[in-house]
Amino acid sequence: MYQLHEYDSATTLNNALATEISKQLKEAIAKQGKATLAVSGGHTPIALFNLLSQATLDWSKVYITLVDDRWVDKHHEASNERLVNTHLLQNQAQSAHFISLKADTTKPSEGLAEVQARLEQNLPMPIDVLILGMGDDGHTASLFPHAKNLAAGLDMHSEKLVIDMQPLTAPHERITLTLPVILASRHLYLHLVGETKKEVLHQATQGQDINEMPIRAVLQQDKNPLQIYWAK
Ligand SMILES: O=C(O)[C@H](O)[C@@H](O)[C@H](O)[C@H](O)COP(=O)(O)O
Repeated sequence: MYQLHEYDSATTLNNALATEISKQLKEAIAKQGKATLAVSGGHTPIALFNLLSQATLDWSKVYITLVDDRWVDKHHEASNERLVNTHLLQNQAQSAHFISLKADTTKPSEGLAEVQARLEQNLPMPIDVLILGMGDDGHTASLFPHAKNLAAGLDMHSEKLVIDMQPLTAPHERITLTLPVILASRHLYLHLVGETKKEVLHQATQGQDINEMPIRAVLQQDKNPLQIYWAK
């Protein structure tokens, strides 16, 4: 279940998406006194982060986490936490609370219990707004094609909030929110820029095999309408 919103430029898309997200965060704060936002890493969200960080809302009531992170040092150039620190937790959004998906262990599998406990204690659930990206191999979050732990990450009966993942198609071990956590979010977005992403999306909608393209798990489900924002 999904709806496709198409834009002529990334700038127009980012303005529309930032406006929509800040409206939903404000609504959540008005209703619940707080709001939760989960964001992806990679290149696509950088301009959106810069815009969102300037939105006028009570960021001290917003709890931000990542959909996934690479198991590298927080200062490593591949760290999604570093990306969020640099581009989102700035300007107005400086007062938001950030809940990290990293622990000080060599492998993500060794840090899962600590991260799970941290999320349970600090992250208001369900997540109000969750923004996914998509890789050219059809991964989303860090749910990677044919990865050993993919089935565990997709298990809708699992009570795990996070799971470790070793991609076969990308560098770095990862930690990722599981599919049940992603689909429990109140507003679910897929943020895509460029013709290649459009082709990958088309390919994903043409087949059924989730192991081959895990983004299909989000496209095929009927629990939560996915809003796809795409620009040329
Ligand atoms: O850490 C990550 O790799 C992401 O969270 C991942 O799921 C990302 O959204 C896609 O790989 C798209 O990345 P780009 O925006 O760089 O194409």
